[in-house]
Amino acid sequence: MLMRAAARAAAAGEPEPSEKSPEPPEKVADQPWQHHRLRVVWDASDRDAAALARLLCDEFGAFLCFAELHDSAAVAAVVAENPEVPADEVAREGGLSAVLPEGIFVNGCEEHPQVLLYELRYLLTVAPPDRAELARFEHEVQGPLAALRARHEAGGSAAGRWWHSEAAFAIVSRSMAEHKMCIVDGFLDPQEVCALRRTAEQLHEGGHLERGIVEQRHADRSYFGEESENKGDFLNISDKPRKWTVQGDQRIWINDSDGRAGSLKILTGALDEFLTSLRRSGSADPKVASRLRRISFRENTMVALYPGNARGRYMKHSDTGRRAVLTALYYLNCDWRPEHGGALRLFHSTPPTRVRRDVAPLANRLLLFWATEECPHEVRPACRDRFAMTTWFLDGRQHFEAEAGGGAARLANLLRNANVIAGGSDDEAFEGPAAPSRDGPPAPLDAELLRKLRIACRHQALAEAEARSRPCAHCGASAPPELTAPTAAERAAALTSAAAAAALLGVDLGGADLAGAGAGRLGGGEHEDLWYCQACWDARGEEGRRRERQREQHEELRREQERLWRERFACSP
Ligand SMILES: O=C(O)CCC(=O)C(=O)O
Ligand SMILES: [Fe+2]
Repeated sequence: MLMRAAARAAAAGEPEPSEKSPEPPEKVADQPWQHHRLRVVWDASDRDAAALARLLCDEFGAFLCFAELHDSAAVAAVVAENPEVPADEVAREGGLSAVLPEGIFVNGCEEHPQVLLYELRYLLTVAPPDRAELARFEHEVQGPLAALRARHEAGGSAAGRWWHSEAAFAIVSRSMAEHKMCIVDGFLDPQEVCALRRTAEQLHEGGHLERGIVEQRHADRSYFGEESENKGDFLNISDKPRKWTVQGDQRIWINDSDGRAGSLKILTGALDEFLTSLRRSGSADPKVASRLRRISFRENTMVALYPGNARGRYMKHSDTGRRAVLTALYYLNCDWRPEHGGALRLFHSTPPTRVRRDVAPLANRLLLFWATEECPHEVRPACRDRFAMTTWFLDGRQHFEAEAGGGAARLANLLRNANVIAGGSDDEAFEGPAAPSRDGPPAPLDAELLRKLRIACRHQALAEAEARSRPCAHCGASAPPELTAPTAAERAAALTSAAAAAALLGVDLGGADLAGAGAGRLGGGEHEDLWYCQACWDARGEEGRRRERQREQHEELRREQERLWRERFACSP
């Protein structure tokens, strides 16, 4: 029956829907994508392709325009509309392919429909940002920051950064508290932006950038299935131009002392100054300042390019898994206009389909957001080369806890690849006397690692002491006297020395008690500045396990939905 329907539909160029195509849903009625439908090229003589076409027409017809493979005029129109998409990839015998409005193609859908379904479900479910929230951000954050910058510039004061003021830190921290993100436009001086852009271009021209998807690829199960199986090449490992991929950037991780890093120190220096001053500022929101005090390290900077001709996007994700507190993005794209695309789209965490805002990657714009589940985000396809420099600010405690289990080698590796975040005065305050070493004076590299470790651990000790000086966040009990501020700091400092010495001597740290386990614990993520007594921590652990079970159930449900989809598709007559 379907074959007859397909044959009839082929004549009309469109698969015959089992019912009338749905109208565009109300909630996306004001979205631009309503006017830019995805093009689907399908072969009506192929059973699988025809069955999928009918299902797509039934469920997502409002977003789609169909061109049947044998309707040469319709196919020619799709090809003419997308001259940079390889025609032979889209118009294939026995297949069904789609071209997104941005000129990215998805093919082999008859066998692997997941990517196309992801895109269609995205259109169906993603809700635009809340206008009142956008206006509030403009009124309370962007407007006042612009006014501070203008006043600084009008004053002709060359000394210091315009944002280095209590007023600016109050605005930024309030934004981090209320909006979970902040935008600081005009972060550096105009000539500094040019120098940094040049650095990024030179890294690209020198062939130092690697495809993110290759560099980052691991065997985990992703939304689309096992990455190692890469069904339908959703990673675009084959590197076909304009083919859909999970992640379309090219990048390098680079230390600012690397000979190829050019002017990078301008950015890292300004970021360190910004962060250390913000978290010390008396005007900053206390919870935000306290979360920021957990930062011990800055990862090497990631310089990334999303090539315009590839139109690669980076699908929705959160920057969890790096044990980072904060993501800081600095953009380098002059004369960027809305039609160039490439926005960093921030989502709310609940509901996760609601867009928080789209942030254009404008030159000299600093974007900050929490590197936790609070801030899911994606990079929209760009049609011009889009450069950015990303810095992740790492939570020292989380890293020490994780690295301690892996022994000295991992700890040393962490210390080698991360930069300690401390202002000049912090450095002096935190260094203190050298840790004992049984093997005589440490080698020069080890001395540097030891210095980093000592500063970072002292930072942690102080942050923990601060958290423990408050009552348990759950039951309100006070921390036991032996864990109140001075004792905790001293105890952590002693552990620091032991851990540093162990690392230098190559001794496995085993379960080294860097975080004071057994005496209550500090929270994580948005609860980073909170302390929980042991009883509440254990109960919270149960809560965490419950959430983990729930997450697993959701994942199972998703797999089941996918299975049903395939079954329905495969079982069609
Ligand atoms: O370039 C951007 O705007 C964001 C990139 C990103 O989300 C990432 O690399 O994790
Ligand atoms: Fe990200």
